[in-house]
Amino acid sequence: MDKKTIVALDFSTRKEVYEFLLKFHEPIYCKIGMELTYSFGFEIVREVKAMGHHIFLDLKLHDIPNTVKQAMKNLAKLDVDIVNVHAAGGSAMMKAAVEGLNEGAKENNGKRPLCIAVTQLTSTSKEAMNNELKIPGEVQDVVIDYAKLVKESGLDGVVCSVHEAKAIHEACGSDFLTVTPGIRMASDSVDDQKRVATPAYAKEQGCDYIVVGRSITKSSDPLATYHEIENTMEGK
Ligand SMILES: O=c1ccn([C@@H]2O[C@H](COP(=O)(O)O)[C@@H](O)[C@H]2O)c(=O)[nH]1
Repeated sequence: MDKKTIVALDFSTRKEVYEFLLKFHEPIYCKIGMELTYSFGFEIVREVKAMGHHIFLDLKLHDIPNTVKQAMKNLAKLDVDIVNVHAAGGSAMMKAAVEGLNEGAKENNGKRPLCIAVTQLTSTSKEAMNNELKIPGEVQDVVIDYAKLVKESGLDGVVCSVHEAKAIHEACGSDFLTVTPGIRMASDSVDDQKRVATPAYAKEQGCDYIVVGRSITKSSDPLATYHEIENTMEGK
């Protein structure tokens, strides 16, 4: 997919999803997360896929390796484009995730979704990471260490904030995907996010994809805001 903006479809009703997607006259990259999946099951994934859109299925798996492997085997059959896990599950869990995807893909069309891992949530501050999660150090150093583990475990990239993307590409290579939520226009409220940045800064830092939810979905003109952001990411 040549689009760089992944729109987070964090809606509570099917009606909102369809009213939103009908504004677009071309395929976009959508993120379907826990809110929609836990309400409507995988049916909503199949429906959005059938409309021609690309899908990042953001379920952030984090469990023992065997459970994650079997779950990924099933997710591989949905024909989505990206799935993810939490890097905090460790290398055995991440390797099991990829094994499950490969096995599921073999029973499907042979093509597995990309698998990426969340390093530290963009809603996590240094203070919370140090004092609540008991992970010492700077967020950037911890995220880079996690990214190296994710790469060694055979995954395709990470979810990180814009602020870590450049250093991750330097440490893990330019082919290693950086998918960055926590995107806000300069005038937007940051809401529950902590490590935020604008689309222009994400472009400057070389992020492969940005994930944008409320800045687009709650905009007075979602289509115009999407195009403004995507044009920035495409350097237009
Ligand atoms: O570290 C992470 C991982 C995932 N997300 C998800 O991205 C969107 C962001 O929505 P906004 O409205 O743009 O804040 C949301 O679906 C999160 O679950 C993240 O924000 N940070």
